[in-house]
Amino acid sequence: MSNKKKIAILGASGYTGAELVRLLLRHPKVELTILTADRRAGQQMGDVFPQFAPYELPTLVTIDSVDWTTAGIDLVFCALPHATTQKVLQDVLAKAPETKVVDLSADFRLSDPAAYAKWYGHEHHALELQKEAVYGLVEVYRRDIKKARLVANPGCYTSCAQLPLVPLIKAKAIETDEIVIDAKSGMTGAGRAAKEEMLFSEVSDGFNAYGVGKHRHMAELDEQFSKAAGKEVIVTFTPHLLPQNRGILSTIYVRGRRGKTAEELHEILVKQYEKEPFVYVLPFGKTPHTRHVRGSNMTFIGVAADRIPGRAIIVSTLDNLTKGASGQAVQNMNLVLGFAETLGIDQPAMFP
Ligand SMILES: NC(=O)C1=CN([C@@H]2O[C@H](COP(=O)(O)OP(=O)(O)OC[C@H]3O[C@@H](n4cnc5c(N)ncnc54)[C@H](OP(=O)(O)O)[C@@H]3O)[C@@H](O)[C@H]2O)C=CC1
Ligand SMILES: CC(=O)N[C@@H](CCC(=O)OP(=O)(O)O)C(=O)O
Repeated sequence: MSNKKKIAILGASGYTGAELVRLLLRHPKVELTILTADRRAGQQMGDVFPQFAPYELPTLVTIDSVDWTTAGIDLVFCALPHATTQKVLQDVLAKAPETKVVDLSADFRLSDPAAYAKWYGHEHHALELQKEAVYGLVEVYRRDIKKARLVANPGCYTSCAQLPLVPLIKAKAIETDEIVIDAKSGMTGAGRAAKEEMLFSEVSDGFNAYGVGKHRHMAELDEQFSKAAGKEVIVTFTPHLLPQNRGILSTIYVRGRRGKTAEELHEILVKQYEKEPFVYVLPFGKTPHTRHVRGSNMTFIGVAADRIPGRAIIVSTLDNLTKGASGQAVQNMNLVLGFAETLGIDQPAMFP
């Protein structure tokens, strides 16, 4: 009998679900036991994504058709639209309470139910589960994640901004009321479901800002930055949609506190991340390209001086489907199941 851990992926026919399948096919300690879909239920992964046709994988089934009490699943990845996730997880965990969960949606990321209701437009349906959820930015919450039953995997934009900013805020090295995050994402960030504004003819050959002044990721940023600062922090954040598939790149403008120079901010980040496997800080003055991280679980961070004295410009990039979602989810799974943190996700980026 195999002693591999049994894994279910809810939403395997979506972009983040399929990225989980891609990564976990090479993971030596798990087996993909249940893959679910909604419209695609009954089909094979190879029907939905021909890349998977050569591999033996379970048929896509509906979530309701699974007997969660007897399925013996060790860990469930939930790659479903937000709000759907809350209802589904309540049911799955009632039937299989020993099962661990890594949820990729936004449903359990905000610990404040009032903030959730404000930004998502409805009351939270699973407040008890919300209370036990651990926020899954590994580089910040590693110790808590190891003990968690339910991990709330962070958002892609928010991971890209938090990895450079949280250490600087914790070190009180930057002014927290002057942070500007100018972020750009590839289109897979919006998921695979068809939407008119995502047609090639609408997106190609140009790009636009959206959610200006009101994107829901502001709530996640505010909560995490406020925790890091020990006081309320709100930031300027503007996302843009780029005509490319993968990748997020954030250009972040900060002012050093008490005369801290850009070089000193860079030094703080170098020290913070010298032992982290998935964050690389470039030499001072150099900045990364989305291609440096494509398909990998890496975040690349560059710091340069602004010509305005006292200000610095930070450029941070990750792949929204990997470190921004499924790679980070596998990193969380590795911690929750007691594996080496890098198992199955240590491949470098694709090139060119
Ligand atoms: N895309 C990204 O870069 C990131 C996404 N996320 C979050 O991850 C989650 C998944 O995103 P993504 O993979 O992009 O989304 P997709 O739209 O690509 O996939 C959604 C998946 O959920 C299934 N599904 C949809 N509705 C239901 C339902 N009512 N009941 C059961 N299953 C359903 C779909 O099945 P079917 O295909 O059969 O319809 C599909 O498998 C979302 O919460 C998203 O916000 C987080 C970080 C980054
Ligand atoms: C390009 C694009 O549309 N991106 C998505 C963010 C995707 C994401 O990962 O955010 P959640 O996990 O919180 O859904 C958006 O702006 O809503």
